[in-house]
Amino acid sequence: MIRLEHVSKTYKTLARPALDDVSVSVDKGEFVFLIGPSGSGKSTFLQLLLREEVPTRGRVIVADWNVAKLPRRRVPKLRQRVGCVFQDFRLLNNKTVFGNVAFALEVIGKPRHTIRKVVPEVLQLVGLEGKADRMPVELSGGEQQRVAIARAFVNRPLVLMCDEPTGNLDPDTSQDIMLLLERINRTGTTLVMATHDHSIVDSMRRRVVELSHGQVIRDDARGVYGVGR
Ligand SMILES: Nc1ncnc2c1ncn2[C@@H]1O[C@H](COP(=O)(O)OP(=O)(O)OP(=O)(O)O)[C@@H](O)[C@H]1O
Repeated sequence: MIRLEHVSKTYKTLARPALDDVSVSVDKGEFVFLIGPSGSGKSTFLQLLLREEVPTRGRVIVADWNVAKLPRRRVPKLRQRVGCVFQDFRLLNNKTVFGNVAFALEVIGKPRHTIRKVVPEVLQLVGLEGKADRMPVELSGGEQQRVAIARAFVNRPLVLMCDEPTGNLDPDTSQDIMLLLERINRTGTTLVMATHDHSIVDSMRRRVVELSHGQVIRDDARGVYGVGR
């Protein structure tokens, strides 16, 4: 589903590459934690999957797309198939919960009757039934993240990439969000999650890819956060 082949990414302002000869392959339906210290290249890795950045060297394959070679007009199609969730939720604060999720369908031209059917379904899936008419500011952090997950999932993406999705949440709320992400993963959605949260990684025992200075230094099938630390 995802393949990085000898990928390097250099930014002009950086002396060393943000990613340095990274090769990683993720199968359909896998759940992968991407860990490593601040600045190790996790966000850059995720940005390459979305074509927010292009590699300096190497190839990035998502589904059947060679992402860097994708013509600009096809990028929106890629982004329908790769959902994303961020630490800071990134909701539209002038729209209701329903409006935020519906927006992801409106921009790709889905008809109104489909939106009216699909949005309540996905709000129920994420545990926000009854909150459709709330504004984001009226929600807790955990609820806001559920809206963001609903918005990312409403198009049934092949891949859901999450950049520190629990970074602004307390431990109990983080656990609830992880249960939701597991549920989404069980529907067959491939999940890649960058995190600094030791306890989540240690409790879930999923695949762990560790980056350090832009290189993969560990890839464990059922890993924990720190080995020997
Ligand atoms: N657009 C950019 N321009 C220049 N340098 C960048 C850019 N984006 C990232 N970098 C640099 O690339 C390196 C890797 O950054 P990246 O954000 O991928 O790390 P990270 O592991 O996600 O860190 P964090 O955990 O703090 O989010 C860092 O040195 C960062 O300063």
